[in-house]
Amino acid sequence: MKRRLLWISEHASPLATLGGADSGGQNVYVAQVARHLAAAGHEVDILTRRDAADLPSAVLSADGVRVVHVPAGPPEPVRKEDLLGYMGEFAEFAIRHARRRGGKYDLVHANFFMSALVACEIKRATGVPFVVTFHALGKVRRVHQGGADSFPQERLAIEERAVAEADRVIAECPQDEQDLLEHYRADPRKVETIPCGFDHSEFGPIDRAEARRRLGLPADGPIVLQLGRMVPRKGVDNVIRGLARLRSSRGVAARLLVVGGESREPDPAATPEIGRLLEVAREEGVADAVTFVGSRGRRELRDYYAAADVFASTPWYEPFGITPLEAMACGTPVVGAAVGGIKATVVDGETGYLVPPHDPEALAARLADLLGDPAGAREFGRRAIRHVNARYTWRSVAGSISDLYEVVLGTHRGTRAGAGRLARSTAARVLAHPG
Ligand SMILES: CC(=O)N[C@H]1[C@@H](O[C@@H]2[C@H](O)[C@H](OP(=O)(O)O)[C@@H](O)[C@H](O)[C@H]2O)O[C@H](CO)[C@@H](O)[C@@H]1O
Ligand SMILES: O=c1ccn([C@@H]2O[C@H](COP(=O)(O)OP(=O)(O)O)[C@@H](O)[C@H]2O)c(=O)[nH]1
Repeated sequence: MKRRLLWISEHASPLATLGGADSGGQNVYVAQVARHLAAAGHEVDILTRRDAADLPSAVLSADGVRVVHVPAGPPEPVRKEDLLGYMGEFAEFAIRHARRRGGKYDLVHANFFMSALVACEIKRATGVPFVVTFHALGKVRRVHQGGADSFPQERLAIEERAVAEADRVIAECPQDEQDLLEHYRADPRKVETIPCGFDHSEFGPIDRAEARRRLGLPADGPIVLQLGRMVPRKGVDNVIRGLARLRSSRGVAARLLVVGGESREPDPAATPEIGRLLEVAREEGVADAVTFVGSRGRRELRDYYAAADVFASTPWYEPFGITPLEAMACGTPVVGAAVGGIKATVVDGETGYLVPPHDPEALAARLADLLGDPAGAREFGRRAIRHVNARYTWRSVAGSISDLYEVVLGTHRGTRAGAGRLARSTAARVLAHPG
């Protein structure tokens, strides 16, 4: 059944440039799931904060998704840690918007805790039910970041309220589900595990030599890739330290490419994390072997993933982690930290290897295993392609989310459809692990 959906993503616009501190997987998730829901015939409007004065009040994307820029706070970039104070204004706009449109929305889908707060207020004012994907949980962030976490303390109470008032909560991997149950006392009947995905129009296997040629990279010699937001919790320093050990103790003359940052140029002034990482590379004696590329657009990423022999991702924690999927979709094996979604998506010993976070020695050992056995690594890559294609496309993710909406709307009308949990979706099933 075609539904009218109101999506909210206060800080992460589907139209933003990615790779900076506040623009990453959530932006991709919102853009891709909304796009596939629209392609399936649903009407999707997305509310996101107006962060530039020259943005139009609404944009209809080529995919048929409408993005509405909500005036809440100054029309300029504001760190997400400083946005909560503007959420009252955002919620008032959202409620007026929902009412103005003749109460036309069937369901709200909130992304991140501040949007969840807005969804709670919309539900209170209009009765429209909501589903929430948190993308990141405040209590988990606190455990890993301690004093460096500058979100207001109220975040935790807002998340607890949202977990209690939401009609369904989407966990992105078994670890995320466990965190919701243990730290937020979520009702297990309300939590559904649906992963993230990748899109065939963006990612797939291409010839490595071709990709290297297009990027101006040497045809020979091992390349390790790191790609993502440039923030300390992504553990890029650990990858640099792993590279140093790979080169010194194991004699593998690999290069590391680091893609991501606030701008296309790898500018430490715009992206302080790049400055810190440069210092780490110097201390480790590998400054000449590390290339900071800067952020890259969606159409350019396939070449980077395909040019690399191995993709490395060793964050401290990861609610899902889309980049390992993208790498595997391009046939590049992954060495990833055994945390969060990565430990569910990377099959240890088959599509890559899992290593402890904060452990450059373990990372170096696994990089050496893959780089020392090119034929074996190619087989890992082939298995990776099959693995992710069978389980993690945005199309199938959007299908599972759409099924979940029907359960909610069934519950809402008191029909049998919503009496229990969603029949285990393809997505949830596959997270239980590869066959
Ligand atoms: C580290 C993390 O939480 N990554 C998730 C998440 O991504 C971003 C996260 O929510 C950021 O918050 P934080 O600073 O606490 O890390 C937000 O600023 C970003 O907008 C999110 O993109 O969501 C991704 C998609 O669900 C997930 O794959 C990733 O693991
Ligand atoms: O220069 C960049 C760096 C990152 N990304 C994208 O940002 C997303 C990051 O998502 P992930 O879940 O890995 O991490 P998050 O940033 O959400 O913590 C992935 O789709 C990347 O391809 C991008 O498009 N360009």
